[in-house]
Amino acid sequence: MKFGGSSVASAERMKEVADLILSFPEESPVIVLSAMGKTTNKLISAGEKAASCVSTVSEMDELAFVKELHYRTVEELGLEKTLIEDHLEKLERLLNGIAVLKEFTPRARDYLVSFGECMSTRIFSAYLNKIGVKARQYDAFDIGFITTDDFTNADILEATYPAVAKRLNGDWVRDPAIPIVTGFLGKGWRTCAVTTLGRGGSDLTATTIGKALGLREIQVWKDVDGVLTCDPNIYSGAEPVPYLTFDEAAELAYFGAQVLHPQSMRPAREGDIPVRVKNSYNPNAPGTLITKSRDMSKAVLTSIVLKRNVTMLDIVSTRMLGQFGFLAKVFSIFEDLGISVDVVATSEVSISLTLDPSKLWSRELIQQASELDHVVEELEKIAKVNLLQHRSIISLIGNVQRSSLVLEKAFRVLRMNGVNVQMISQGASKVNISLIVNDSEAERCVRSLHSAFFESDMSDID
Ligand SMILES: Nc1ncnc2c1ncn2[C@@H]1O[C@H](COP(=O)(O)OP(=O)(O)O)[C@@H](O)[C@H]1O
Ligand SMILES: N[C@@H](CC(=O)OP(=O)(O)O)C(=O)O
Repeated sequence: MKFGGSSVASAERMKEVADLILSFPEESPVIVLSAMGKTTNKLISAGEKAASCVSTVSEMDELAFVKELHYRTVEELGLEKTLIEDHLEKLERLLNGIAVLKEFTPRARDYLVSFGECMSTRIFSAYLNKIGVKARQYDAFDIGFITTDDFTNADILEATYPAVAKRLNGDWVRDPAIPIVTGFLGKGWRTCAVTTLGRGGSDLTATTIGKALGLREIQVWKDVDGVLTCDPNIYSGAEPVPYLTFDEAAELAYFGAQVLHPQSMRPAREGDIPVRVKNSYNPNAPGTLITKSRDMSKAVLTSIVLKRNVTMLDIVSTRMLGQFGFLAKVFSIFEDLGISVDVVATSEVSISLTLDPSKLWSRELIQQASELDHVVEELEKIAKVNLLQHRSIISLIGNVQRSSLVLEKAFRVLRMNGVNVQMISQGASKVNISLIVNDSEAERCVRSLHSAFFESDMSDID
């Protein structure tokens, strides 16, 4: 069971989560926790301020916030301050170190944010023990979560599964206690330093443990009634989606639905372990069940996802190379520069594609700009290139077997809104149609599409 930051944001919430866990007395769950509430954001902002010397560390609002939140929680749960005192002192020393160096590297950033999960799990584990439920805290980087050394966005390596299983099973056999594991964190295999799995990475920690231990079900507890038909921040009338396949959930997450980490479905799919997305604020709501397959006979559209601020490239061949050579050359340029491509559409002499913003975001702004210039420079040796920024990908996740129906209705809605789609791609995944529009019109499009697909009588398209 994974509980996100919103589920463990205060002492009150932690008590409710404890009650929730105890309401499944016949189960022996493994618990994965994120940092409390907004702790991760505050820590990142504290690190940035420290590096730019905006204020002295001891007077920083962010540090005061994190200290106050954790001390208050400890006190309200009737626990000892000493539980987190060392971590908070070390955290302040680390921020002072960043201020001295005037440098906030990705490696330092991962170490800094790890304090959030290290403290939330210690507090929660101590609370369970206090109320008589035997629990044991684990730092993921100490129990075999082995990752690449891509700080801020590390990938879990295969060796993690047997290592984690060995450690958790071994401890359970020797001395049974509910494991309380830090989400989001790992250990780089070369550097041995703390890494993080990308924002929202605790979902991936949970599914990794699920696969490692061959669990019956993985539950991720959030602050929404499951995966919704669209981002509730764009449209508050979004409805829960009761069933999804791993493929649908993976596309949805990859194309920007913040509710699930982009890579989190991979271990669940490999282990064929159902994932249930539930609301810790409303446990009676059925949530979303994600499994290998589901009845698609009635399915048309499942969810609409928006990924903003995407860069698009229009690349038109100057016919210096044959068609095979052209495609190969274009993609080898992206490979050489380590930039991944999201959506692609080709004609005989041109390629339109979008660049994966998550890969670019993990780099400095200045670096991003020069990288894009470099891409264009390389491509211009064989093609005419048009770089288009501030685009959005609207992904229509659903039954691509019925793509003509989906497209007919989608394009009718977009035409009525005066929107011209700049690129369209229907991949082999059979669950996703992607449309590229301007950032400025994207939210309006999502709302209109939502109303057409989910709020009107669907009979006219069946
Ligand atoms: N399609 C969607 N379905 C549900 N939630 C979504 C969707 N798209 C974006 N969200 C946002 O994702 C949030 C839940 O994810 P997250 O913040 O990672 O939760 P937690 O921190 O509890 O793990 C919701 O509060 C909602 O604002
Ligand atoms: N605390 C990390 C990891 C995480 O998964 O958080 P949440 O479950 O609150 O999205 C983050 O904010 O990115």
